[in-house]
Amino acid sequence: MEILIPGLPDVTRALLSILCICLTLIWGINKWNSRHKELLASKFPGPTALPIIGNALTLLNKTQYDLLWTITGLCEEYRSPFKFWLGSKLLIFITKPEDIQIILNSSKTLGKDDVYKFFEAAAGAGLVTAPLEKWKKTRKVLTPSFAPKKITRFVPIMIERATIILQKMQQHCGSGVEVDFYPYFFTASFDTLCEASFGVQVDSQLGRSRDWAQDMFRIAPLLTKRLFAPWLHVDYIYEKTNAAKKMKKFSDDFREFSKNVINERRKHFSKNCGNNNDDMNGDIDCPEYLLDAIHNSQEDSIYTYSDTDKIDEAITFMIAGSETTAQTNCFVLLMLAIHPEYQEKVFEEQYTIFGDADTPITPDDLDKMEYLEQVIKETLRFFPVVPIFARHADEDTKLTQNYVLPAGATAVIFPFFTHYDTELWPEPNKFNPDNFTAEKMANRHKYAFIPFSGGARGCIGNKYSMIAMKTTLSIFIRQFRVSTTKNLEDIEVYLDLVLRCKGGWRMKLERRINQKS
Ligand code: HEM
Repeated sequence: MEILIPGLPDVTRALLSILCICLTLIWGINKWNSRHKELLASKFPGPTALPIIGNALTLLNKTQYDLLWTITGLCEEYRSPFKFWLGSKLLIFITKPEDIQIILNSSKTLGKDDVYKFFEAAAGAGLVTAPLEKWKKTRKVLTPSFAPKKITRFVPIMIERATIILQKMQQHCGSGVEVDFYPYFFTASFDTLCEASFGVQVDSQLGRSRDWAQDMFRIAPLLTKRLFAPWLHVDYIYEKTNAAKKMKKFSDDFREFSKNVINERRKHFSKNCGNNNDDMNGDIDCPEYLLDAIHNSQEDSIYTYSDTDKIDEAITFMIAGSETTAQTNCFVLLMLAIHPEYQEKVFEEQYTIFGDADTPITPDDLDKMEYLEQVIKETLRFFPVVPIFARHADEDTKLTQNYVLPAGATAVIFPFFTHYDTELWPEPNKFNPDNFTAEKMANRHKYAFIPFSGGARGCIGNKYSMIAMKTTLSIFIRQFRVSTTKNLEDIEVYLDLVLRCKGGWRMKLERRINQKS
């Protein structure tokens, strides 16, 4: 192979020829190594792929507003399961519940995809991104702390934080101005999670520590861009970008913050509880916080965590738990503002439980909030705040209809499409909490509704977040009525790692004059 460009010096020509030969060789070896994957992939429908770049052009220069709809369009056109080549990376999109169930429950697809390594740059190798062996041990260590019985111990913290939201938002009551609820709900959710995880009050709600919401809004678009741009998957190229520098700054700052929080917990723990593990089981002065199992693991002969591991896990939980819960709360209120009839029904339920009394919420009360739970679930169907996630196939995995997900492929699950599939939901574009009556749920495929993913690697915080959301919303709705000038069709969402609402979650606020008004 010789490069024939007139005027080029011989040495340059020779070097270019060698480069071309090397690239052709690498391409040939890759092609040979992935022949099995390509053969199985050829059975799937999907857009025609170009050599080397595959279908990457479909996503090129798409804004965050376009991405969701481009992927939705592909799902509509090719129907699940279908293939999409992002450069040499094979993505198989899976939106049918039967196949989602297989993927989320198979030990062959328990691992996270390579792209999750990008999150490590921000959050470290915590539970969301951890390699399989580390994930298995951490999940085992942490799962007992997330049992509903243990979580209800944190309801008083949730009540306290929700009460601060009321105090802070009181200033907007009756102003007739639509305000963005997100900053109030994010800081509450973040502070609650820090206290429930470590027993440490960071008080970002009261302006006593940094409000991380802005930082998270800044780094999420950088990560989203990297995910869908195959050339930025190459570390060498990515590390030269400004995005990489911003990510590093965020990560360094958040690590420092987490280190201080962990040190606070350590001080408190050794001062009040000594190092006796028995103290951690139920002693009133020394309660067991969500992440204590990791921090106490030093004493355990099987499981040990370095300081770096502990910081990674702290960041992971704060990021995975605070935005998701806060955004869902805001989406719920937005839906109630748009549908006053549902808002009154939620209020009626609260009134039936509490009357005019201002008694603290008990676990029994939470169980009685069935309609509120239906509204939260319908909101999560409409706005799954984690709208897309992926698994890596370690081995060939049989799907329905004789398709086989090839080893090395990425299974992409896209709740944002599944939750609107007309084959599963009779009127998907109508917001209807009755989609989640016990009867309707029993008659629907369990994996038609997957806001928390599912199987062994599903969200560890799902019970925590449901209890936190019910507590916060119960307190809020009993005091305030929300409204908006927007209709459902005006709400625009976009992909920013999580699902965001264009322009924020803006609503008007009115105080209920007395409880039953
Ligand atoms: C409305 C609230 C929430 C939603 C919709 C949600 C959704 C999800 C989803 C879809 C996943 C799977 C992600 C993937 O496979 O890439 C996940 C995983 C995870 N979530 Fe949540 N989450 C919520 C709240 C929380 C909370 C409050 C916490 C912490 C207290 C939390 C901690 C985690 C962790 C640690 C994982 C990784 C689990 C593992 O790999 O074993 N999440 N979440």
